[in-house]
Amino acid sequence: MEFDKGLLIVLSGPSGVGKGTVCAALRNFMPELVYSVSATTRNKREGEREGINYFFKTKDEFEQMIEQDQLLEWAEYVDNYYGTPRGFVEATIDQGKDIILEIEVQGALQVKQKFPHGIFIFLAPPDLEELRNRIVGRGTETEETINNRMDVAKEEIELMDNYNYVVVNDQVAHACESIRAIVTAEHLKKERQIAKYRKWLREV
Ligand SMILES: Nc1nc2c(ncn2[C@@H]2O[C@H](COP(=O)(O)OP(=O)(O)O)[C@@H](O)[C@H]2O)c(=O)[nH]1
Ligand SMILES: Nc1ncnc2c1ncn2[C@@H]1O[C@H](COP(=O)(O)OP(=O)(O)O)[C@@H](O)[C@H]1O
Repeated sequence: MEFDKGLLIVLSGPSGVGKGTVCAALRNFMPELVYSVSATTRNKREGEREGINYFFKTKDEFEQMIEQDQLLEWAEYVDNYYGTPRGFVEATIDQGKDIILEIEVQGALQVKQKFPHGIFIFLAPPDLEELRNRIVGRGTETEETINNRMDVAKEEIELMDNYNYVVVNDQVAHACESIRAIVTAEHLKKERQIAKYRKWLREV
């Protein structure tokens, strides 16, 4: 634990659980957090902006970023690459600011290897039926890919033990409140550790 650094918070969970939705709501709910912007090779959707939603890259550019070790983690997801630019994350926490990454499960496990003291939050569906409803409701998938997503989701839910916290996304506002409570609790924990360490320094 490095006392003067910010917290690195990872929000992850199965596809369709509502990571993107909760993270978008958190931007208003917790404007004090810094939001990591990922690089991706997927096409820009209508309304998305370079450097705001994603850094849009070609496959070659992305592979160059991997080779040059510019990514803290990366994963291939539905035939596209997604990754977290390392420099921005490191600079933010070095400045003592808290940063949040909204990423899928394979990437979260890579971050855990590199930052074991990060705060890992697993966003869970209220139940599997509701997860299926959300994936279907989003209307972006065929019946076959929905079944694939559900199989992958079941495997991902098994990986919940790697996380510090599980937040059930029943309602977006509840999930945001839980995440804020987690961040507040982690700050208090850190302050108590700092106070204890300072006291110990005075006594030795
Ligand atoms: N590993 C990893 N996953 C990411 C990153 N950025 C976004 N993702 C995940 O990629 C998946 C697809 O994101 P996106 O294409 O925006 O679609 P949508 O969130 O499903 O609408 C989501 O599960 C995101 O959490 C990243 O930098 N690294
Ligand atoms: N708490 C919630 N209650 C009901 N629907 C939700 C909730 N959170 C997200 N959704 C819906 O579920 C679908 C998947 O959400 P999305 O944010 O795209 O998931 P992810 O980023 O995890 O793949 C979207 O249609 C979204 O509107």
